[in-house]
Amino acid sequence: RNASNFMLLASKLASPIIHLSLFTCHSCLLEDKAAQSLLNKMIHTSLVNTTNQVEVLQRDPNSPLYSVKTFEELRLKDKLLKGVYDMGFNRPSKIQENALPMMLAEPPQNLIAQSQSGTGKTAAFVLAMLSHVDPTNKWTQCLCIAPTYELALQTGKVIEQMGKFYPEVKLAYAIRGNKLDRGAKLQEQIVIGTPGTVLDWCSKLKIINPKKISVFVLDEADVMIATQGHQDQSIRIQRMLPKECQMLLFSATFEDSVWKFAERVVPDPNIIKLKREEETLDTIKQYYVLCSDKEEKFTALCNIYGAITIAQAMIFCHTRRTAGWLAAELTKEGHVVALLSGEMTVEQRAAIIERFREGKEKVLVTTNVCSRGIDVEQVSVVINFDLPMDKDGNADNETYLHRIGRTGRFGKRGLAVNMIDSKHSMNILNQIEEHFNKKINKLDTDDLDEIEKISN
Ligand SMILES: Nc1ncnc2c1ncn2[C@@H]1O[C@H](COP(=O)(O)OP(=O)(O)OP(=O)(O)O)[C@@H](O)[C@H]1O
Repeated sequence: RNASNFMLLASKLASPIIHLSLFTCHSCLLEDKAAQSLLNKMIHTSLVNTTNQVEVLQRDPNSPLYSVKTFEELRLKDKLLKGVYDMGFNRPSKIQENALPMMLAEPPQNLIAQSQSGTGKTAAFVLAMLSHVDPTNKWTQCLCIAPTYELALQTGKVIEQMGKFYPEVKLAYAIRGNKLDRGAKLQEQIVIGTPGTVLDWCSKLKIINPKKISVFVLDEADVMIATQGHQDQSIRIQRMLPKECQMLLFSATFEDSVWKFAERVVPDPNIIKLKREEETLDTIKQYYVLCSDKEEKFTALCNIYGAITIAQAMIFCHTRRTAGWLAAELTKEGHVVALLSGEMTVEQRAAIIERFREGKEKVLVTTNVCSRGIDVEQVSVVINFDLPMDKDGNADNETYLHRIGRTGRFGKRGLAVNMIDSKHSMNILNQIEEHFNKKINKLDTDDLDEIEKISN
């Protein structure tokens, strides 16, 4: 079987709408994390910039620290450099400045790298894999594992795109549905896949010889470890690889569990970390409105819309049902509304967020579960139609901050309005005030003059 068969199969597998309507499933952590991750990937069509500095911990602290400011400095093959520029990259991202020289060094160095979604990790390791392969050798040399089928396809696309001018290098997808015969020898130099299938191909079916692997990439480690099975499979794959194989691990977050796992699969690592920018409430004006029920909340919302000009607003509801109801009511009032709803697929969600970002809709109504982890920075008005709370009914401060907070760089002034319709929600509001040590003022939405004032 040749590579084009694999490509064909992969694109066939990819064509039906990706079914990951997972945000409703609170118990399946992996799927929730994987869906978030996929959404972020689809939404980040350009680099997420941060002003934070990269932290680098070298295995050998005495060796000089290399960093590059241009892709030329990396002495990449012309075909690869062409691919990089063709993707519109002008210069390495912050994380790439340090990660690329480390990954391309001779002898190869192991690396653990952590930075938030959209900072250029995928592009970095794809470039490293493409640089390392020898296309004259017709066997698998680079192995990359991702936590889900969809994430594997997404990374595969980046490999195909970056390797566009380097057609001698072939790629195979080790994902469910891609059935191969036992003992068939894979000729593709790069394999991207999920842990179960990759493990099968290496051990049971023996179509990849793990001893010939020189680069092993473990992507989205934080998502990977959310399933015990994946963690074990990844470790089993890693154990089959030769000692001198370069091991690379990437993660968007770095809690203890990720770190422990990383240390097990990446011996003697260099470590690169890029801190996420902190959000603050300093530039946000916060108010609350007292109402008796959801109809009154809706009236208050309409009054606010009547009094001030709102470029774009995000409105958060607690349940999918309220979100649906509110979107319908707003539409009746003539607003152009986008609704993110729990039963949508990840692709549908990504398309809606994308349209909203482009300004095609002015109001986005969503539940928190739907929009968790997604940044829509340009929104100046956030309405908490329902306040964020955890499963015990206490204030969810972290979510509150994420909804309305701004990073220093996007320090634009914003407005947040919290709708209160019960003792319980007032209680949550008080907890939030206390937590952030910031007073939230009352707003009388029947008084148009007062509303007008808040927009100044
Ligand atoms: N050096 C660069 N210059 C310009 N754009 C870049 C550069 N590196 C990556 N990008 C683009 O920025 C976006 C995010 O990059 P990438 O997917 O590699 O980030 P990531 O950290 O792996 O995030 P995720 O885990 O969400 O995929 C992509 O659209 C990618 O094409």
